[in-house]
Amino acid sequence: MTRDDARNKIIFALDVPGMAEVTKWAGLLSNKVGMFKIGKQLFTACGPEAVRAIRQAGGEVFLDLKYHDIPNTVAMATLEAARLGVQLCNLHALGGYEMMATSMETLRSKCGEQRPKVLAVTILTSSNQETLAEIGIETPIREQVVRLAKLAQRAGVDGVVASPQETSLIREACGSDFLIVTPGVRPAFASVDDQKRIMTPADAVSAGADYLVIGRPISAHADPVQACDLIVDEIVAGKAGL
Ligand SMILES: O=C(O)c1cc(=O)[nH]c(=O)n1[C@@H]1O[C@H](COP(=O)(O)O)[C@@H](O)[C@H]1O
Repeated sequence: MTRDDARNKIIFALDVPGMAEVTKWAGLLSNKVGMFKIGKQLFTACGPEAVRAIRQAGGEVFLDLKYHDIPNTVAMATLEAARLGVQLCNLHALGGYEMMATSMETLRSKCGEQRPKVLAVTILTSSNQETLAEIGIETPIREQVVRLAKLAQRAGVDGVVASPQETSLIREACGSDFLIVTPGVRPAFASVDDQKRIMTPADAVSAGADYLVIGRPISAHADPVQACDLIVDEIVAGKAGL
């Protein structure tokens, strides 16, 4: 794998409070990562302006608002995400088949090929068997994640967000064309924070991840540009060692 291929797999989680930080990080990392993820914090603070700023700086956007609502509401929200020109957006697989299928049918009929790829969030990487039991999910995590991935695929969704720990199982169950995006990625130099089901960048890519979502290991590093380079080193070395 080339360094460019490895860099393009990195989605930087732009978990920041305002436009000043958007400008700062877009300037610093545009040539160092493949995409910027705008999530609930930044979108709540700044809205579509943040998406437009990244796109104007030449960056691609993953709009991570994890929609989970009645089918019509999610379908209409997904359509608005498409109108913003984002490359990826997501919804919660736990919203169920009808919610996912309605959203995909709406996108396909209104946008044709000019639409974002949609990802279904399976089980958050901050969950483990114990925290799932608290909300009444007793199924083993791996089984539950594969079940949700297959449901999303049947509903026409393009891929999933899942822990790298489940990536190879999803690949096996859903095939090579199904996108797998993995947060919960922790390079050797970074702290675990609130993530529970983690892996290193090299192991996540080796397991079959298409993209790695990485936030604090880059943003909290003393030298974020160097952090990106170290992550690319890890991925390239990992692939070379296979
Ligand atoms: O959908 C996501 O991106 C997501 C799903 C998930 O299961 N776990 C998860 O951490 N995320 C997001 O991925 C990012 C991870 O950030 P760091 O833990 O700082 O690398 C955050 O912006 C989370 O919102």
